[in-house]
Amino acid sequence: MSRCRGAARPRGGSISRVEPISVLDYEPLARERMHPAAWAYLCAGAEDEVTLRENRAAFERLRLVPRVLRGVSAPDLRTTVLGTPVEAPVLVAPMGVHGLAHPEGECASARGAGEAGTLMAVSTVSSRSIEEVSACATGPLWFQLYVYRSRGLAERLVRRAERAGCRALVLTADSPRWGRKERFLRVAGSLPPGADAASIDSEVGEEDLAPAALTWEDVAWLRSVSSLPVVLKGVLHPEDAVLAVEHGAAGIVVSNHGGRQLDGAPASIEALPAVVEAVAGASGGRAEVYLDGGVRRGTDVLKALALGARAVFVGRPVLWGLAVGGAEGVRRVLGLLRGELEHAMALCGQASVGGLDPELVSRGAR
Ligand SMILES: Cc1cc2nc3c(=O)[nH]c(=O)nc-3n(C[C@H](O)[C@H](O)[C@H](O)COP(=O)(O)O)c2cc1C
Ligand SMILES: CC(C)CC(=O)C(=O)O
Repeated sequence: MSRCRGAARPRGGSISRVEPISVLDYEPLARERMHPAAWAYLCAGAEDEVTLRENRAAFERLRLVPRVLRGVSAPDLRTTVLGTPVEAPVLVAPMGVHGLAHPEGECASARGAGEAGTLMAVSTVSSRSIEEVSACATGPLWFQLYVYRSRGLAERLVRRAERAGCRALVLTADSPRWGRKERFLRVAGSLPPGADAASIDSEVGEEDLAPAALTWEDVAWLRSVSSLPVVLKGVLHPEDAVLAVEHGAAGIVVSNHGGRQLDGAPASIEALPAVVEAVAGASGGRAEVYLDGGVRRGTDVLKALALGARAVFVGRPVLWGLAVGGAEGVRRVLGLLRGELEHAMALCGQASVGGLDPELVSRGAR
C-alpha cells in the first residue's frame, strides 16, 4: 500500500501546484522524503488497521448543519487549555521519535507549533531530549509520560519535564503493552537512524523499559509526585472518564492512539459524546476533554468541538509537515487546519469556539 489512506485524490489535469493546499497534500510529499521503514512506522495502525480507518470514516459520516444569517465575518478561534492561551484549539499530539521525519526532530516541531501559536506535547520517546526541545521551543509544552517498569525513571522524567518548563503531564493510559504495528513489522525489523529516545537515561536496563501495567493508583501516585496538572490520554469508556476525574485528572484525551494500540476500538469521535457527558456529570465541567485520531480537516475540528471537545490533538499530519519542511512545514500544516476551521465556522455561522451547539452536528442529512 503506497499511502496511509486510500481516499481518491485528484488525478491528471494540467495544473500542478507547488504549494500543498490541504493537510492531506503533505502525505505523499512526506512519503517521498522518508525512509520506507520510518514511513511504515509512522503510518501504521495496529493489526488490520480497522480502528485507524474508522477514525477517518467516523468523521466523514458526520454532517455539519450550518446556521445562516448570523452576521459572522471573523470567527474567533482563540481558547485556553488548562489555562494556557492558544491561537486555535488545534494542538500537537505527543509522538515519539520526530527524528525519523527530520534531522532537527522535536526541536523543529516545537518551533513550528510555537510559530502557529499552539502547544506541543513532547513524548517520553522524543529524539531530542526534553531539555533540548524546551531550549528550542517558541510556545508552551506539555510532557507525555510513559510509565515503564522502572518507576525511578518515571519520576526522573517528571522532574526533568518540570525543570524544562512543561505545563502539564499527559499520562498515556492505553499502552500496558505496545500495539502490534504489522504494516511496520512486515517491512522492517527495526527503525532506521533517528529513532533513539534521547530523554531515556542510561541508568535503566532493557527489561526496565517494558510498559508497566498501570492502575488508577498510579494516577494518584503521579499527582503526589508533581504539582503539574495530569491529563489522562487514551480514554474511550465513559466510566473510565469518571474514574479519571475522581482520581484528579485535570484533562482527558479521548483517543485510541491513532489506531495504533487496540485494533477494533471505536473511533475517537464516536466515543467523544458519552465521555463529555460523563465528565460534565462527574466534574461539573471542571475537567477538560480533548480528542485525537483522524483529524485532517478544519471541519473535523469543528465537529469535535461541537460535540464537546475543548481542543483536538493532531498526530501524523504534523510529522508529514516536519518531513516536508521542518519547522516551517509544521507551522503550515497547523496553519492550514486553523484556516479551514475558521472558514468552516464562518460557513456555519459560529462566532467563537466556546460553547458550540452539539446540534451543529448530525449523523445524516436532515
Ligand atoms: C509515529 C507515532 C508515534 C507516536 N508516539 C506516541 C507516544 O510516544 N506517546 C503517545 O502517547 N502517543 C503516541 N502516538 C499517538 C498520538 O499521540 C496520537 O494519539 C495519534 O497519532 C492521533 O491520531 P492521528 O495520527 O490520526 O492524528 C504516536 C503516534 C504516531 C503516529
Ligand atoms: C511504541 C511507543 C514507544 C511509541 C508510540 O506510542 C507509538 O509509536 O504509537
